[in-house]
Amino acid sequence: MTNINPISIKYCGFRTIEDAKFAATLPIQAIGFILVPNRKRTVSLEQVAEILPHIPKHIQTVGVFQNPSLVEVSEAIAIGLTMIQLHGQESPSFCQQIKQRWDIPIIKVFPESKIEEISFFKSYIDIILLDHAAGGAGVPIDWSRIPSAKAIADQNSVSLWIAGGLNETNIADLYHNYEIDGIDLSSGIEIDGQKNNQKMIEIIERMDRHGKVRK
Ligand SMILES: O=C(O)c1ccccc1NCC(=O)[C@H](O)[C@H](O)COP(=O)(O)O
Repeated sequence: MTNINPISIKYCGFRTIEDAKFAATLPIQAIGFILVPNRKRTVSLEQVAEILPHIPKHIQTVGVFQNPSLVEVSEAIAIGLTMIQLHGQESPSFCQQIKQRWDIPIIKVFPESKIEEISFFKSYIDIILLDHAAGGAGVPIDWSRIPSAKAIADQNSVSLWIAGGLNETNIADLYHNYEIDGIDLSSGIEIDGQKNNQKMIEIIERMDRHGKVRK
């Protein structure tokens, strides 16, 4: 086993109070909301504002954007989201502006083909998320790029989380074979496009068997 540490878990793409409340009963570190327009999991700020009072403070609430304006980011922070995920072609200077204005944790997404760009962002981001540019497609990334990404993450003192098609059948392979700090799932905790409580539990149970759940 490469990684002996517990792993942070983000469950993403919530649309209902009921699903988010259930997820928040589990030992996860973050819950994500898709604020990218016209996607199947897109929610409005009004919907997120109704969900947030049901999420305990120890769980980070993440607004997921693709190439947002600073105004959109400020509106998300104003309703109480505690973390910003940038899932587009945002520049280092854009991340810097968010950090300087709000000092909020930032997850920056990098497709495997862009990991060499990570060092330009190092002072402005907190978590590197290796994922597909599109996001939420349920398709695994090329895991062979994870060791290079981890080396760059370590050099820059940021965490490395992995997304893309993770589910109860492949997460053990991931954390047994690669050193990572967190995982992010959406399709893998759904059945027929709906969040599924049993799937959310199954991921935690499998990880717990290997001492991987952060408690
Ligand atoms: O989930 C979406 O629909 C989505 C749309 C646009 C940008 C990002 C999106 N998701 C971001 C996430 O953090 C997902 O959890 C991550 O991509 C993993 O998704 P999946 O492969 O379905 O597990």
